Amino acid sequence: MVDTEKFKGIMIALYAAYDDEGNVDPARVRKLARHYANKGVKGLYVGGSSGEGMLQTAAERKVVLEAVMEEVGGELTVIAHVGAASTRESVELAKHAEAAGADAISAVPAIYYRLSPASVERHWQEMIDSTSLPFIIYHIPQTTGFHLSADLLTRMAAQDKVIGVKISSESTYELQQFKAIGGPDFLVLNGPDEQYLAGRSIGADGGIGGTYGVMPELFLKLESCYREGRMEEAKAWQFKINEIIKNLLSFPSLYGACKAVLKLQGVECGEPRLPLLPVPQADLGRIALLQKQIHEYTGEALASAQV
Ligand SMILES: CC(=O)N[C@H](C=O)[C@@H](O)[C@H](O)[C@H](O)CO
Ligand SMILES: CC(=O)C(=O)O
Repeated sequence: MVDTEKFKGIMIALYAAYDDEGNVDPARVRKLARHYANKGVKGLYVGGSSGEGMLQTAAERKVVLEAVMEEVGGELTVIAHVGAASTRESVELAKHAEAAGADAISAVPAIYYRLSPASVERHWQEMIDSTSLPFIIYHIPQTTGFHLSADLLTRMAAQDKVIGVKISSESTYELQQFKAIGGPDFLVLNGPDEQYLAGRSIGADGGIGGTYGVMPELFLKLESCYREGRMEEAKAWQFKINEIIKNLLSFPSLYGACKAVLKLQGVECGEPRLPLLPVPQADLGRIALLQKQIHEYTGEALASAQV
C-alpha cells in the first residue's frame, strides 16, 4: 500500500520557467520550486497544464523535472505529469520520472486525438506498467475531450499503483462519485481552484491548482480553516481567492497573467510559450493592481495565522 498522506493538501501546479529567449531555464525552475518550498506547501505538480508540458519537448521536460528534484526532492512531494501525445513518449517520460526520484506520475488521457476508452486504458496502463511509481489519473475533460467513465475509473482504481485522480471537471457531484468509486483510501484531488472549498467539503483530499502559485498563502489559509472546521472563515477566503482568479482570467492567457504577477513577487520565469499569450504592455498596470490585491490578502492571511 502506498502512503497517500504526502499527497494530501495544497499541491502547486508549477509554472514553466524560461529564460528571456524562451528556453527552459533550470536555474529559474529551481528558484521557483524553492519559492514554494519556503511557503510550506505540500508538493508540486510538474509539467501539467500550468507547466506547459504539452508545449515542450521530452528532453526539455526531463530537464525541468531534474531541476525540481535537485532543488526540492525529498522536501516536497513531486508529481511528474508525463502525459504526451504518444504512449511511447509518455512511457519514456514515466521511466525518466522514476529515475529522477519523483514521488508519483500522472497523465491526461489524450492530446489531440479523440480516443476511445479502450485506447486511453491501454495508454495509461503502459505508463503504469513501465515503473513502480504510483499513478494519479488527470481528468480534465474540458481540454482533452475525454470523459472518464465510472466504468473505466473502477477498473483503474482497482490497481494498487493507481492511487488517485485529479479532477478538473467542474462537477462536485462527479468528484463525490469518484471518491465513492475509489473508496476512502483513494485520493481525489480538486482541480477547479474556484471551488476548492466545495470540492474539499464533498470529499477531495486536497487540490492541485494552476492559480495556487500566485497566492499560495491564501490556499494554505483556506485549507487550514477547513481542517479546523472554521467554515465561515474558509468561505470568506475562497471568495477572496475567487476575486483574484476572476481577475487573472480576464487577461489574454491565465499563465501569462500568473507569470507577470509572479515577476512582481520577485520570481522571474519568463513569458509563457506561444500560442499562450503574454500580458500586453498596456495591461501591465492592471497586473500591478492585481498584485497589490494579492499582497493585501496575503498580509491578512499571515497576520491572522499568528493570532
Ligand atoms: C481547466 C484547468 O486548467 N483547470 C486547472 C486545474 O485543474 C485549474 O487550476 C484552473 O486553472 C483554475 O481553476 C482557474 O480556472
Ligand atoms: C492546473 C493543473 O493542475 C495543471 O497545471 O495541470
